Amino acid sequence: MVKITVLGAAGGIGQPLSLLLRLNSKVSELALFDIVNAQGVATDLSHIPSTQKITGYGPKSKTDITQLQAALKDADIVVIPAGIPRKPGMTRNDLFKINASIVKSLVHQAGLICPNAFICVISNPVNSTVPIAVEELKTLGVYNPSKVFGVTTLDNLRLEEFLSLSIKRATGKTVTPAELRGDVISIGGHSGSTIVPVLNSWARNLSSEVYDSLLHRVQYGGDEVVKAKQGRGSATLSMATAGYRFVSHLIEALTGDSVVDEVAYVKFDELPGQVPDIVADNVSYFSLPFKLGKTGVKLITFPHSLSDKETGLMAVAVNQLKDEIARGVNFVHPSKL
Ligand SMILES: NC(=O)c1ccc[n+]([C@@H]2O[C@H](COP(=O)([O-])OP(=O)(O)OC[C@H]3O[C@@H](n4cnc5c(N)ncnc54)[C@H](O)[C@@H]3O)[C@@H](O)[C@H]2O)c1
Ligand SMILES: O=C(O)C[C@H](O)C(=O)O
Repeated sequence: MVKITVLGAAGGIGQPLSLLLRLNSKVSELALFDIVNAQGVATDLSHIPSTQKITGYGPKSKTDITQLQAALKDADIVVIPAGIPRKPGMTRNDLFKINASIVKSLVHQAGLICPNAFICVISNPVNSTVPIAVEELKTLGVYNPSKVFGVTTLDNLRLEEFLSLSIKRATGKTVTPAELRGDVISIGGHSGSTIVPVLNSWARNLSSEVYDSLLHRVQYGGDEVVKAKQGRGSATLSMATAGYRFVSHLIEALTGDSVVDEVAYVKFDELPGQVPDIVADNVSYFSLPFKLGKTGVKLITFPHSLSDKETGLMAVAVNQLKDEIARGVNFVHPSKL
């Protein structure tokens, strides 16, 4: 049985994600923390029949950390959707100023209170907030490369859905997103041109025009939602679905004997498995597919069949990621600037 702590649980992602976790019978305890209204959300969810223990926590004053620490006690998995979302016209990097401190302080407490927990960072900009989480855990001496993830599952959901639509448009054939799942993956980072969809043999079905519009939609799917919500936030329901897909696989890996396939943004240089030189020579973080077991990432399983176009996209991604990773690392170690 598993204890999960959601930090930022009263937000647009936090609430539906907590609902989905409330419905998972393998979660024995769900602790919800937010600076506002986590107790209200927990009370609401507690009326859904379950054997699960559910608790809500919020700070009693601006400097109170006891409630956060209580929420984190004995957590096996910590999920972090805390922080501000984008408004139209903003990039994810514009969120750094506020979200960097939020992620650093939350991960600091997680490192102190539940150092063996899996840490799943949703807060943007993921390309930089994950390096912040890693560096913070390193300063505490509790960093485990197999257990820290940037959640990029939404890029994979988008790829599966939009590719299914593109194949229909190009060929008239129906291939469901479920059939594409696992066969196509999104690697790289989680923003614009750092997102690299890997289409495997499905690319053959698409004209260059259809491919280009698919690529744009996967890379800029987040902007599409931000624009459509007209200043009322970014993707929340699709993100909660994506976050739940990732976290439920972690739960499966933790509670069963099976090894699960997943994709996330990880610091790969201390993990088993190989990545191409163009990635390994330039960055140490990348969203990659891997085998997941009880102790976290067991093996990176980089796809062998990248097209020339995808290899080119990877070079672009790596270049942009370099700066975004450095920004996260420098935030925790300003003296290295
Ligand atoms: N990784 C992804 O694919 C992905 C997808 C969508 C959104 N996001 C990001 O997720 C984050 C949250 O998005 P949202 O739509 O849920 O935003 P939101 O504003 O609706 O919710 C964020 C919640 O975090 C809480 N919060 C703020 N500071 C906190 C702190 N120090 N401790 C605990 N809680 C705190 C807020 O009170 C709020 O309830 C944003 O940064 C957004 O960009 C990431
Ligand atoms: O676009 C955003 O700001 C939110 C999220 O990263 C997304 O991809 O939808």
